[in-house]
Amino acid sequence: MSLRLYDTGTRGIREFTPLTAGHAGVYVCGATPQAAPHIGHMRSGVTYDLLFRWLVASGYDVTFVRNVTDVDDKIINVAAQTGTPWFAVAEANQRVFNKGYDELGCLPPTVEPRATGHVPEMITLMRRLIEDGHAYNVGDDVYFDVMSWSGRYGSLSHQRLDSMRAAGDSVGDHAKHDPRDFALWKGAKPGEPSWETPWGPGRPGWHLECSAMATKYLGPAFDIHGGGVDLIFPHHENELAQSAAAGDEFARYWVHNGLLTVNGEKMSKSIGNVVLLSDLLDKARPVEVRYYLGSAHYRSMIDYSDEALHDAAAAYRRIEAFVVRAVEMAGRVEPGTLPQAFADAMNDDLGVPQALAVIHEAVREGNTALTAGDKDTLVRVLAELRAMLGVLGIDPLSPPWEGADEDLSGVLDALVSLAIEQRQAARERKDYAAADAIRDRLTAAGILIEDTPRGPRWELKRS
Ligand SMILES: Nc1ncnc2c1ncn2[C@@H]1O[C@H](COP(=O)(O)OP(=O)(O)OP(=O)(O)O)[C@@H](O)[C@H]1O
Ligand SMILES: [Zn+2]
Repeated sequence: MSLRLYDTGTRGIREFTPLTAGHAGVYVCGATPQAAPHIGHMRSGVTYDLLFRWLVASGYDVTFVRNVTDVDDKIINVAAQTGTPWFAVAEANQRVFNKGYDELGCLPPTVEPRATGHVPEMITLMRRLIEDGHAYNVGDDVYFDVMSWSGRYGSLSHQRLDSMRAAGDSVGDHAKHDPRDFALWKGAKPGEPSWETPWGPGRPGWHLECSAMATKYLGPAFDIHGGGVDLIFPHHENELAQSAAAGDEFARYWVHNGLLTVNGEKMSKSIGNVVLLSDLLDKARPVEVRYYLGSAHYRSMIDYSDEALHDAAAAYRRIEAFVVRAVEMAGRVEPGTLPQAFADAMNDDLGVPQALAVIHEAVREGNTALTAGDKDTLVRVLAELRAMLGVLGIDPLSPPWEGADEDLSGVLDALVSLAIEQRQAARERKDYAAADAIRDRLTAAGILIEDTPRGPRWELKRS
């Protein structure tokens, strides 16, 4: 079986046939870095990392593009509230997003384009749309003309044009030809960032950015466009309308992840129900958080709960405990070939729950082999298991997890205590030169010794 994906555009499972054999181009709508990431954002990060890894494991040469919307109303509002430049807000939060993706073992995308770096491409796209009668400017604002595309507008979100709500753009709504028209470009306002265009200064609309960046890195037609289901309308509908109206085929498969919710409601900064990634990392190790966020099917909803996190962490630890014991008995075994049942599960619209069932079955078989001292079976199971865990980015013996928990503080304590005991012994035999030499060597290494009534104490000098 080869990969089949659920495509929002056709509302069905479709065989994945790439535009170019052996290559897959994927564009995912990434962060609007107005604040530190919550775990809903990280669910998106893990979901598309799983898709990326599975495409690579299936032999594709993958170009994976995940953008950053680094200029936006929300960022400008935070900047105004905090008295920080808008670009500093975006930069600081983007760093935290990337740290979060790294902490959860998400592979870096091939390219991570920022909207502000692609204004010329956006101007070109707007020019094409205006020339073809699909967009118009009113003063410094530029709008997409939905009625000029009325036959196809709504095809992605499966809505009829006459039942659609108006796009709620913040600027110049009164000037639009039709309430459903949406802003491609927003004319400059005092104090806001702006860029020059033939239609006057302003800043990009969110939808235009993604069309411009996707086609810049993947071409006018590309394989897969992803994002959360919250983006199907209006964001992706509008991306598709702009690009298709300009004559680009654009995405051939639309993949959408389900939301991470709290009591059934989307986890979102604007709703205020967020759990930050940093909060979760106080409760579980990064690999356990990754397991938690990635173990449900990507299209299902995950309603956040501490119990579910706890259960996921326990499930991962069962796998990890087996791997550790297997290596103790059989030695280190390199990843082998993937079991067919695992590949079939992943090919079936990234069926991670079924793929994990294959993994847990392998752990059961491996534990039986451990008990029986059956080394041959153990070696085979460990090799298959490592291959499967590697595809899901959770192999305890691979980076970034191998050695991640190593805490060297106990080793350090033992070594410093040994040196202190030798210093004490030197003092007792009145060899003060030797005692001072030990102390000086420790000081030079940044270890301070304090003689207290209860004996010497040590601490690291923080410079
Ligand atoms: N709660 C969530 N569950 C799953 N995916 C999410 C969630 N929130 C955002 N995403 C996805 O993360 C990516 C980046 O989202 P974006 O920065 O636009 O967040 P947002 O929807 O504005 O949320 P917030 O208002 O909390 O910042 C998008 O693909 C989006 O669909
Ligand atoms: Zn987008």
